[in-house]
Amino acid sequence: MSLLAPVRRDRVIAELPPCFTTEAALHTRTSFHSKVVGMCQAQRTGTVGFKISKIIVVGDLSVGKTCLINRFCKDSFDKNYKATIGVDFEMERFEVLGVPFSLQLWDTAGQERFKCIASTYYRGAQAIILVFDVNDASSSSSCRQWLADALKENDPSSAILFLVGTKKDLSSPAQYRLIERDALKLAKEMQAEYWAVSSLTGENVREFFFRVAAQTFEGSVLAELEKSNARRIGDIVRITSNERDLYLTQKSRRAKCCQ
Ligand SMILES: Nc1nc2c(ncn2[C@@H]2O[C@H](COP(=O)(O)OP(=O)(O)OP(=O)(O)O)[C@@H](O)[C@H]2O)c(=O)[nH]1
Ligand SMILES: [Mg+2]
Repeated sequence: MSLLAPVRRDRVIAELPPCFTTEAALHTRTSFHSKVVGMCQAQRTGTVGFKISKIIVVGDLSVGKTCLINRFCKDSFDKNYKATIGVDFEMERFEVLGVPFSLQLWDTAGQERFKCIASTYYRGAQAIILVFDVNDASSSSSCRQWLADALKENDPSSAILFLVGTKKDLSSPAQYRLIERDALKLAKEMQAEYWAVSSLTGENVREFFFRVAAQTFEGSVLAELEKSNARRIGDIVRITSNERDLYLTQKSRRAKCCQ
């Protein structure tokens, strides 16, 4: 019996939310992993329904991290900039394939002086969201360093990565096409899934967070399957997948791109 409040009807995920572009995506499947669907149908997802999945949001100051989280969690937008001090976090509850699933969104401060605080919060993140302003090219190159800092605290193959360009409403289509070309290159180098959003208009914000919830849910269920197989067989069973799912068990080559 769940002690938590019921999940809002507009936070129910029954189909795999699509990626933003297949050019830089964690995988190109159009449905949930068959093993994940099987486990949910058999109600064998173990502790996943009680887990809180930690998502850390990093990026230079004023790129739009807080506005992105507030647009999704509170459906609000504040044009007056208030720098985040240290770290804040929001909880968001979903129901994925009938299983309750919670995201804990850690909103870190971009200011240099808070970097040391942010690093203590990276540990155990299931997803790292690297944020840049599509109108400020330097903020996207900073994402390499933000990723390197985050990977110091995390096993490179355990966290899935998203590279998110914000403030899309401020760039003209021609400007945005140029920025997107470089951002896609960076996303592929990092093995991150690329998204472009606007917290002011709300463009792609809900779709993005539904994708984050679905992908971290899949990762949790597959990890649960691996643990139960290991318990049963007494050996570490690797879930092999016949399609190139970048974030499944494969040891990531990701660490190299940040050296
Ligand atoms: N036009 C537009 N402005 C935005 C958008 N997102 C954020 N902003 C503006 O950018 C300012 C900074 O956004 P924040 O979300 O506070 O930035 P941050 O990354 O959290 O900054 P730190 O907390 O200092 O790291 C906000 O005051 C907004 O005015 C957007 O999508 N479109
Ligand atoms: Mg902030």
